Amino acid sequence: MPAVHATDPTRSRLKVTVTRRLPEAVETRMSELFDVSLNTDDRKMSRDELVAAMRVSDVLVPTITDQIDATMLAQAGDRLKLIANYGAGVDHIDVHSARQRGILVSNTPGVVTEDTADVVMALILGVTRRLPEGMAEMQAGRWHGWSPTAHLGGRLGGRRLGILGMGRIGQAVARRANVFGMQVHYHNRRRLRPEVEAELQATYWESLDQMLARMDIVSVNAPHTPSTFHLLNARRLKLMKPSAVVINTSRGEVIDENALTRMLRAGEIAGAGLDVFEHGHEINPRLRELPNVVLLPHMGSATIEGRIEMGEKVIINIKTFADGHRPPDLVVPSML
Ligand SMILES: O=CC(=O)O
Repeated sequence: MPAVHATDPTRSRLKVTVTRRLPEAVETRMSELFDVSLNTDDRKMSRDELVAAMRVSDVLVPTITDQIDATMLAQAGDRLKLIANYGAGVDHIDVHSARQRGILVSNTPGVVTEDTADVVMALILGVTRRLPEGMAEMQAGRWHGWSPTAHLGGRLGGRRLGILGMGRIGQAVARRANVFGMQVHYHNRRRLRPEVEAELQATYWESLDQMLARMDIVSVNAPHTPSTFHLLNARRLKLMKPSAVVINTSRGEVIDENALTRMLRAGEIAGAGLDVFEHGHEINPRLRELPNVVLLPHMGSATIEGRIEMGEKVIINIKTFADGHRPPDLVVPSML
């Protein structure tokens, strides 16, 4: 672990560059504490602008929309000491290269858990109860009254939910699914402790393939790392029942989006609820044409409360670092 860098005594306040607009309360507090450079027009910074910002900052506060790779870190000079990411996922940052250069990386876990799990349930309900179809009908003025045979979806109670990645968010999804009367199953690198498994009423599957073949709904809650890239590839998606539904609120790269799209079009998978996409906001256009797919613009953690708490976490990470200690949410490569 590289030596933690305390505030340079020759500089009174840390120079902190924030790459996107953050909630006003967060920006105000940061301005009180640090010599902060804000991105008031919220324009996404180019690669060159990010490198230039890193060269003149002690701390960079990026978001998922900023790719920070090894080449950029090599060009960043030696002033930058901390990348305090505003967000839980850090797959847009080359954490290994940062570490090799003695640059710490922190994130904002925990505060996005409940909000993201809420959106998992919203997507499950949206797909299985066909809510967007109903809403579109209302908005278009096409509803002509109640009918016993219209708008029929499937009942959630009793359905088998397979959670892929049983970290904080996966566990929050499990709690909600229990309340909805679903049967909770999970696959994870490590099995949960027996008491946690019992509390979540969750059945562990060591084999992901075997779990996939038996689930009615699969929710992806594993982070994107080299070992989870395309974890749901064409071969694994084919193991799923044609009546099954896939939900993803984690990172698009965990699913082979083209394979999923092909299978949804062919009716080999019944539906999908997606908040994240393999190529950021460039979505496979064919996904948009499908009635059995609910798409959201990466809203999993988008609550006012959550965004403020994310900012508070960033501030605590920077302040703790400035005081000469490890940021509480330090990300080390072995965690990935
Ligand atoms: O996707 C959101 C996050 O990583 O916090």
